[in-house]
Amino acid sequence: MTDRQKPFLDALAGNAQQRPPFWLMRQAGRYLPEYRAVRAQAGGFLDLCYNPELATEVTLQPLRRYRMDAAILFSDILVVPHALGQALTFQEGEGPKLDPVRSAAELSRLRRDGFHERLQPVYEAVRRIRGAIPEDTALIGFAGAPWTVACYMVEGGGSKEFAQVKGWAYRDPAGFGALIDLLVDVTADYLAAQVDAGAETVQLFDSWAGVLPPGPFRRWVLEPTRRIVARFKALHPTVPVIGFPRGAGLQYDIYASESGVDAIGLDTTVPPVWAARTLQTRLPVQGNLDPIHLVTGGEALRDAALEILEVFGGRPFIFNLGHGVVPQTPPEHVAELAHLLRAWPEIV
Ligand SMILES: Cc1c2[nH]c(c1CCC(=O)O)Cc1[nH]c(c(CCC(=O)O)c1C)Cc1[nH]c(c(CCC(=O)O)c1C)Cc1[nH]c(c(C)c1CCC(=O)O)C2
Repeated sequence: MTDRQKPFLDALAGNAQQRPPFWLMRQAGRYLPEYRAVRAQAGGFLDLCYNPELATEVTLQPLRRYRMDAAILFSDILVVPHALGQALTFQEGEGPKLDPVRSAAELSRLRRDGFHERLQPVYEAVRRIRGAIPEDTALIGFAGAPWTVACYMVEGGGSKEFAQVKGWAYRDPAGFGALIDLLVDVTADYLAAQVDAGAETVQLFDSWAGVLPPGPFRRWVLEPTRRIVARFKALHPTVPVIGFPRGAGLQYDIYASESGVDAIGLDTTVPPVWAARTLQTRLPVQGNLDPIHLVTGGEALRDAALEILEVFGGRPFIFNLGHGVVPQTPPEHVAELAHLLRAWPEIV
C-alpha cells in the first residue's frame, strides 16, 4: 500500500482528508482491561516494554476496539536513559524513579556502547507490529525529546518545579549541554533504527517544553530538536517527524518554523482558531481534544470534538488528544469518539 492509501501518512504529507485520520496519545494503557491483564502477566512495566510479543499485543489492543488510523509502538520515552545505563524503576501508582544524573562527573556513568543492543527488543516489537497492523494503518515510532528526557534523568522522576534540571542548565550550560548533546545523538539514531525496523513516521514527545523561559526554550528545546531532525533526515530524508512541544504556548510559532519538524502536535491549551491561522497554513497539525472529555463523555465530548473538526478539517489535520488518555477513561467513551470521527462530516 502506498502512502496515499494510508490516510494518516497522506495527511502528514500535507494532503487534507475528507475524514481526518485519528489516533490517541497513550491509546494503549491502563484504561483498557485487556491491557491490565497483559501487564499483570508481564511482571513489571519495563518487562512489558522489553517483551516483543507482549508489546505487540498491547499495541494492537486499541486498534481492535477502535480502528485508529495509526498504531504507536508500545514502549516508553525512558527506555533511552535506561539503555544508556541509568537505573530506572516504575513503581505501581508512583511513576518512574531514576538514579539522578546531576553533574558532568555523574554523566560519565552513562554508556553509549551497547545502546542499540539493549534496545533490540524494541526494534523486534516494531518489526512484529508492522507485520500485524491492517493495510491502511500506519505505524508511529517515538522518543522523548532531549529536554523532557533530561528532566526525568536529572530530577530522578517527575517534578513540579524542575529546580534540579533548570538549576544545572542555568548554572553550568556547558556541562548540561553535554547531556543534551548525548541525547540528541542517541535519540536520532534510536528513531532511525525504529524506521529501519518498520516505523513509518516518528513523534518526538517534549512533554515539558512548556516550563522554560524564551532563551532557554531556544537552547534546550528548539535547538536540540532541530539537530535531531537534521541527523534523522540525513538517514531517512522522506520519513516525516511529528513534534509535540507540550505547553509551548506562544513558542509554538518559532517551533513550527525553526525546528524542522514536518507536523506539529497541539496541546489542550492551544486555541484551534489561532493554530489554524498561524500553524496549519505552514504544516499539518495534530490534536487537541482535552483527554478529560474522554472521562466525562456525553454531549460535552461530542461538542468539543466537533468544534475541533470544524476548525481544522479541510486542511491537513490529524485528530488526537492534547495529551495522553488517562487511566480513569471509560473505554465506551473512546468508542463514542471513534464512531463520531469515522462518521464525520456526514454526521453533522
Ligand atoms: C513523559 C512521558 C513518559 N512516557 C511517555 C511520555 C511522553 C508523553 C506524556 O507526556 O505523557 C510516552 C509514552 N508512554 C507510554 C507510551 C506508549 C504508547 C501509547 O500508547 O501512546 C508513550 C508514547 C506507555 C506508558 N508509560 C507509562 C505507562 C503506565 C505504566 C503502567 O502500565 O503501570 C504507560 C502505559 C508509565 C510512565 N511513563 C512516563 C511516566 C511519567 C509514567 C508514569 C505515569 C503513568 O503511569 O501514566 C514517562
